[in-house]
Amino acid sequence: MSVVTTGSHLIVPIKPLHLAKTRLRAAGAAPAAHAALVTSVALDTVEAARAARGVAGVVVVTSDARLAGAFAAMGVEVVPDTPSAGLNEALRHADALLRARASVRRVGALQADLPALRPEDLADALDAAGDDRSHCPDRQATGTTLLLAEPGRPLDPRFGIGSSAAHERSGAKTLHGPWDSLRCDVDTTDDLRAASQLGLGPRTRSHLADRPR
Ligand SMILES: Nc1nc2c(ncn2[C@@H]2O[C@H](COP(=O)(O)OP(=O)(O)OP(=O)(O)O)[C@@H](O)[C@H]2O)c(=O)[nH]1
Ligand SMILES: C=C(OP(=O)(O)O)C(=O)O
Repeated sequence: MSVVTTGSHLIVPIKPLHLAKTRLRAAGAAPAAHAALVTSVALDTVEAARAARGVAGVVVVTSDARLAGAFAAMGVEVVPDTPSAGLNEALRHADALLRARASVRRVGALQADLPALRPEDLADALDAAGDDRSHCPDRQATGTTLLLAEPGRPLDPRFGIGSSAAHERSGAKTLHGPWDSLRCDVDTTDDLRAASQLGLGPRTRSHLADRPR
């Protein structure tokens, strides 16, 4: 007999490292250094998410072999992307896979670029969501950092430009609260500065401290 968990299972999507976070790439940064930064940010995000009350599991969806290896070493399940699918298709694929499992009650999507994420902020947002379809806007209030389906329902992701408004139109309630670390996704160097002020996770902090100036 399988036991249905009470918490949410979160899907974290990540593009192949050589394509990821192009807006964050410092001018002249070596591809290896950029890949290491993106990896550190994603690992810090997932580690914080796994530690949050209300999170029953985290699954990464990616086609990148190096990322898959790094997450597997942390004991995180990795689902391979469907070929040339795009973000929302990758999420739908992982969502279908999770919802087919009897132990999964509720599915969500969490962005991979939240290096300041504090488990308490994510836990508080999950509490505020209750069982409603919900989303948390990013700090600019245009994008989405967290989307939660209703229990047993498809995720129906609408990520992309203006996704907060798109998620609201799809019936997702907007989560408002003092959870700055959950709202601080890092798309640009300004965002990374804002995340540094909140306090970075250990891998991102150490990566930036080691970077030659
Ligand atoms: N698995 C998977 N993840 C994706 C895909 N497209 C985007 N993502 C991830 O979804 C999140 C938001 O994606 P984007 O805003 O398109 O890209 P980004 O890497 O954050 O940044 P830019 O390159 O600057 O646009 C990031 O974590 C991406 O790595 C995809 O096709 N498959
Ligand atoms: C795709 C999204 O993320 P980003 O902030 O990386 O553009 C989004 O917020 O819908």
